[in-house]
Order: sequence, then structure tokens, then C-alpha cells
Amino acid sequence: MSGPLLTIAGVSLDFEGIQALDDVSFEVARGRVCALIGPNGAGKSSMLNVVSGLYTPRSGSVHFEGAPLRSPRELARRGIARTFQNIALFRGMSVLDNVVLARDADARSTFFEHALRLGRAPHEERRARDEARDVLRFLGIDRYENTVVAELSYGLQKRVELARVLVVRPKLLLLDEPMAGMTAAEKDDMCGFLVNAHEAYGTTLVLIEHDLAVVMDLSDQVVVLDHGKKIAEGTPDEVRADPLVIEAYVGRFAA
Ligand SMILES: Nc1ncnc2c1ncn2[C@@H]1O[C@H](COP(=O)(O)OP(=O)(O)OP(=O)(O)O)[C@@H](O)[C@H]1O
Repeated sequence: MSGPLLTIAGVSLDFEGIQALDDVSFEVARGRVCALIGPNGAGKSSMLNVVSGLYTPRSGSVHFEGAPLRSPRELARRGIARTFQNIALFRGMSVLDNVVLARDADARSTFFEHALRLGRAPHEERRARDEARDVLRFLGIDRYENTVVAELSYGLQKRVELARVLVVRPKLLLLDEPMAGMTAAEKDDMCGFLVNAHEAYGTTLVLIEHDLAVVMDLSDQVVVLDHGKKIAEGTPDEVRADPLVIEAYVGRFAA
């Protein structure tokens, strides 16, 4: 399909007098890695929450593949997945079961078919496990498939989270600070896996990230927010050289 994958048009959002987003527009083409950056309170998470339908903007619209996106319930069906800042895993369950469950949430058989093991369910269960194992292998964590999540390091848990969203093969993946709290080595690993996923599965990525070195390395489009407004947009090099961005970050881009 031609045209942008994601179109944000004139989005404004208020919280009791605070203007979190002020007339923000940008487009993300299919296959891009787009980073949303900006100082604390700039509106980055609010933007991601609007895109995922968790917040309803006062004005403006979000279109995905040319059709409006209105509710979080539409996300999985339309091929959009997201991760949150805090790890959201079933800590007492195995790595494999965590990923299978995420895949199941997207599966086509009904609750009753699963419960009664009827219809498509047995076949789907095998397929779900195979697909989950493929993703675990892809992310280099297949040797932990039977390990209980709580026993894994933070970096590996973040990788399981990535497995949970990749297993549904999303067209668009929204990532809220995927590298937060990681060591430098874990960040390097995560960057590599995101690039690999992007290339292998053609997943379009929109991510919020505070580490500007990571942003410059990973993304091919950067949207800069400050006080709810979009103050710049472009390639990492264009944005790095933009005086408004330099002012907003007070020299944090100086290399
Ligand atoms: N649920 C909410 N209720 C009230 N105000 C909110 C809410 N969420 C965000 N805000 C306010 O909206 C503005 C934008 O916040 P947002 O969290 O989107 O910024 P951010 O760029 O993601 O910040 P950070 O980098 O610190 O996570 C801030 O002034 C924030 O206090």
C-alpha cells in the first residue's frame, strides 16, 4: 500500500489546563525507524498514548494505513504493538509461555475453542509454540525458554518483552524507552535486536528514547517535541544541526 503508514495530523491534547500536545503533525513512512525525542515533559509519552488510542486528543487525528485509528482495541487487529516503560511480564511463568500467551492474545480461535481444545486450538497451540521459539531464537534467548522470567536479568527480561511484541509480527511497533535502565552492553544488544527485527520483519518502529547516541544511531527520522509542540523533524544529522533543538537541549547534542 502506498502513502505513509502512520499520519498524525494537528493533534492537541490537554490535561486540566496543561497543554501536553499542541497541534502536532508528522508522518511515518512504512519501514522507517522514527524516534520521538525532547526534554522531560515535552509530550513524548502523551503522543505515543494518543497513537495507541489510550488518550483521545482534543483535536486532530491519527490515521494508520490511511484509515482512522480510534481505539486501543483496534491495535492488534490492525498490526500495531507497543511496549511500556515498565516491564509487563508474567514473572512466575516461563519465557516460552510468556511469548505464547502474547501470540495467543492475537490468535484466531475463541476462548471456548481454547478451553475445550476443539476446532483449531490444538493445531494453533503447536503453531504458537513454534512461532514463539522462532522469535526466541531470533533474539538469542531460546536457551531460556523454560526459565521462569523472574530469574532472568533485567536486560534479558526486556528481550522477552520484545519477543512478546515481535511474535505477532506487527507492522508498527511503538516502543516507550526500550533501553531505559539498561547497562551500556545491554543497550548495544537491544539496539542490534531492534535493527535486526526491523530488517528481518520489515517492522516500522516509533520509539521514545532519552539516550541521544542511541537515537542518532538507530533512527532515520527524528521528531523533536518541546512543551507539547513539534520544534523540529528530519534525519538525525538535520535535527542535530537545528538551532531550536540545540536550544531545547542546551548543548546536549554537542559531540
Ligand atoms: N495523565 C496525566 N495527567 C495530567 N498531566 C499529564 C498526564 N500525562 C502527562 N501529563 C503532563 O503532560 C505533559 C507532557 O507529559 P509527557 O509524559 O507526555 O512528556 P514526556 O516527554 O513523555 O516526558 P518524560 O520524558 O519525562 O517521560 C507534562 O506536563 C505532564 O506533566
